[in-house]
Amino acid sequence: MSSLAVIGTGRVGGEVAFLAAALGLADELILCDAVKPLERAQVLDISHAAYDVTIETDPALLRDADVCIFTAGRPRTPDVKTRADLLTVNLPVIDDCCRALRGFGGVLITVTNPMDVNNFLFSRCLDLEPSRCVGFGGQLDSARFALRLAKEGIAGGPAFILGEHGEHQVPVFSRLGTGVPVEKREAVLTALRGASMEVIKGKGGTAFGPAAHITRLAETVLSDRRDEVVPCSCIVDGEYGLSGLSIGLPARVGRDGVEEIVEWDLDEWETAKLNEAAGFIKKLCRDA
Ligand SMILES: NC(=O)c1ccc[n+]([C@@H]2O[C@H](COP(=O)([O-])OP(=O)(O)OC[C@H]3O[C@@H](n4cnc5c(N)ncnc54)[C@H](O)[C@@H]3O)[C@@H](O)[C@H]2O)c1
Ligand SMILES: O=C(O)C[C@H](O)C(=O)O
Repeated sequence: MSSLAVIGTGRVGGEVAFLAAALGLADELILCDAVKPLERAQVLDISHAAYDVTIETDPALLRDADVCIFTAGRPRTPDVKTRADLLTVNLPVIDDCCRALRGFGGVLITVTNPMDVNNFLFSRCLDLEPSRCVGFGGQLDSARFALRLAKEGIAGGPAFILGEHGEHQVPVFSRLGTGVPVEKREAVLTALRGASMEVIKGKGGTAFGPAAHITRLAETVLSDRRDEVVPCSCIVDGEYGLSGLSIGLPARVGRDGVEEIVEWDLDEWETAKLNEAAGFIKKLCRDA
């Protein structure tokens, strides 16, 4: 029997729970939210879809879940400029949920922003093996990158975003198989930095895009599919010359989390951006 937990069943978590039920990702869903009427409503609403899944809400069950998707905490509003600006407001939520997750031994997928920092903090406060902490955001950013490349008429692929899930994201141009000059790279990067804000302004927050990719990541973990290389936030121990943080890198993911961080030869522009991203995330971790 497989079980999938979602902590924080708001806009993103609720969508993930519904998709997980619809896709039959797990036999059991464990849904937890601090706002109990919302939690109850999400359970009822998904139950009414009559999918073949058991839905529980007992927090004591969290520690035994195979995968836990963490989507609790405040999202950005149009006045919050960067995801990093959510650090202070979401730290108490991480702290609170660490207590609820004490003894957890599955794979934790961190979504809550600032995601890279939160992923790292979870590993430390839960004493969870670093490889079991997988930060989500890279797949979503990469999908936005692919769309932007198509819009700019830049052919090639695959489109990958590494680095921070935030202002310090690192689009990988060197694997596109087509040369893209630095000025064009910077223009694409600027557009990518603003990609989600239009959604936030228009409908209050991103939901469908994240939920689709989060469920794909959870499915990759649960089915132990290590064949694909996915961009996700990994806790590094020397890879790419980095350590002591979680940062977006290409990885193979399976039932135990990050099975392998894949080392690519990045070009000079990308390496400089990745090192800047690492410095920025490390500073945020120090401030946490
Ligand atoms: N990494 C990504 O790619 C990505 C994508 C989308 C959203 N996000 C982030 O995900 C987070 C959630 O976004 P959202 O739009 O779903 O927000 P939301 O406000 O709709 O939902 C958050 C939920 O968390 C719950 N919550 C708060 N504190 C809690 C606690 N201590 N225990 C349990 N539940 C608690 C709230 O009651 C709420 O229902 C935000 O930080 C957002 O920035 C990240
Ligand atoms: O942009 C945000 O604040 C939400 C999320 O990180 C996203 O990329 O959709």
